[in-house]
Amino acid sequence: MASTLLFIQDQHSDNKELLPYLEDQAFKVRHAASVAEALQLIDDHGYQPDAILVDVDDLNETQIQQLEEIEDTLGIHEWVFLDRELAEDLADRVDELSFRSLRAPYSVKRITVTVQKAMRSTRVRRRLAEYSASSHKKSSFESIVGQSDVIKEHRRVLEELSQVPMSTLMIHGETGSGKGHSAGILHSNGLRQDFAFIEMNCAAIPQELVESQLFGHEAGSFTGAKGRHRGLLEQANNGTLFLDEIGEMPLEVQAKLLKAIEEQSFRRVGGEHEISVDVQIFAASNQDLQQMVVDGEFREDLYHRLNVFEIEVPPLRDYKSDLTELVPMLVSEYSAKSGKKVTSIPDEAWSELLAYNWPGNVRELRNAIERSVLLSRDGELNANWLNLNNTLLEDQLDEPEATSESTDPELQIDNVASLNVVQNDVLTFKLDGSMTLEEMDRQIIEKALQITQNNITKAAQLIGATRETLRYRIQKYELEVGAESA
Ligand SMILES: Nc1ncnc2c1ncn2[C@@H]1O[C@H](COP(=O)(O)OP(=O)(O)OP(=O)(O)O)[C@@H](O)[C@H]1O
Repeated sequence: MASTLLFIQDQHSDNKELLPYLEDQAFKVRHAASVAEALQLIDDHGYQPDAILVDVDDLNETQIQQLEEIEDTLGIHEWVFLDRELAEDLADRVDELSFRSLRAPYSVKRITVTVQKAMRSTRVRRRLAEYSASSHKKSSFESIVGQSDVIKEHRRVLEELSQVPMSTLMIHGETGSGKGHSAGILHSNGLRQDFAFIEMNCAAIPQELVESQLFGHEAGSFTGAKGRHRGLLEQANNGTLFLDEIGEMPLEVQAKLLKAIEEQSFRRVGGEHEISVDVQIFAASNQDLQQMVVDGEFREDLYHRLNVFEIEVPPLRDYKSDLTELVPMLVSEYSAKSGKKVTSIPDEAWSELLAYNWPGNVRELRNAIERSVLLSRDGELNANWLNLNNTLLEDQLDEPEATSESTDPELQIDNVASLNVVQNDVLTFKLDGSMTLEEMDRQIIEKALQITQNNITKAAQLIGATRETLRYRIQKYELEVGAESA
């Protein structure tokens, strides 16, 4: 992406050779013949330069106010002024804005070098802002850890796509599988990495506000629209807009989005001017958009437009062997955050982690590890707080086709078979003092054995205990386990 320079030069300037010289450089120049024209370009047409060069004689109060307005609207970019004599208070305000002020006599070469430095400074400041806004997201390809074929292939596809100048990309995948994470990696390593990465979750915004969030609005264009607002499409200019949960976008906004993608321009809500943008759109959904198209809930034309490139983020259950890398990484991350210094992961934790089917994918894993690290003692991950069996029972009832793939064959568990039994066979206790804790314990173990047809490994996983603990309690409660016990 070429950097862009807004060059404000009025007719009184003596440096007429400057514009053609700048236009020959390796950046895009837009000329404004007055400060008012520059303000209009930015306010009405959403123009977002990386640097602004000002060559205007005798800046007056109104012009300086307009420059300050531009600064408020744009946020991150740098100014270069060709210095003129100004009254002290006005000079102070120009100093506040300046990245550099250059004094006469000017050399075109020096001006160009300064402009290039200003652009570089803008790029760096943008990156830092992006990094601190999402510092939890590491955005290198290596942040997708793992050596399984599934994960290697996913990394390879991302690396390949990051170098393709695509205008749209559809990211499919289950909830929490890392669609946002993959989108961030693609942007941060892609051709638009020096520009903004803006995220919009269509499900998190009230339906009636989706349009104005996306396209912006003019003051008073609808009840509650107080001032003028630059939409996310405009804010993402030259960069990437990531539309998460796009299946939740209202149909009429879908139509306007399609038009904006095709024409690379749009109008703010209540606006009269067309605003040109050059934005790469990533869209993600964990819904079946194809089915939504059939049901008339998603526009077919937009679906095809977004699907020019598509990727599928794999579910965690397809690369469970990589838990051996993912878990230590997350444990050390949360140890560092909490100051807990967890240095070992007990076998019983591994048994649970590997046997589980992970319907909530990496997000669920993160949450389980965070909980267990925070409640760990003596430097050991607290396996009791993984709480996987309980969530497994609730979450996986809807997933009859799910398969389990453990690296340790002994730990494999046929979750689905056992779940169907649990669904019809819920265990409830009345907490009225009529049962002792020991009696409840005995009944839980009996139930787990019944569900797993006396398979001790599977029963131990269901109750989050080790096989040794379970065997000890079976003896203690004098429970009968048949020939099938493991
Ligand atoms: N490979 C990975 N390594 C480490 N953390 C990851 C990885 N993939 C995803 N995560 C983390 O898991 C969590 C969920 O990821 P993300 O938000 O990208 O999922 P998603 O598929 O976009 O979720 P949703 O369907 O809810 O939009 C985030 O905290 C993210 O940082």
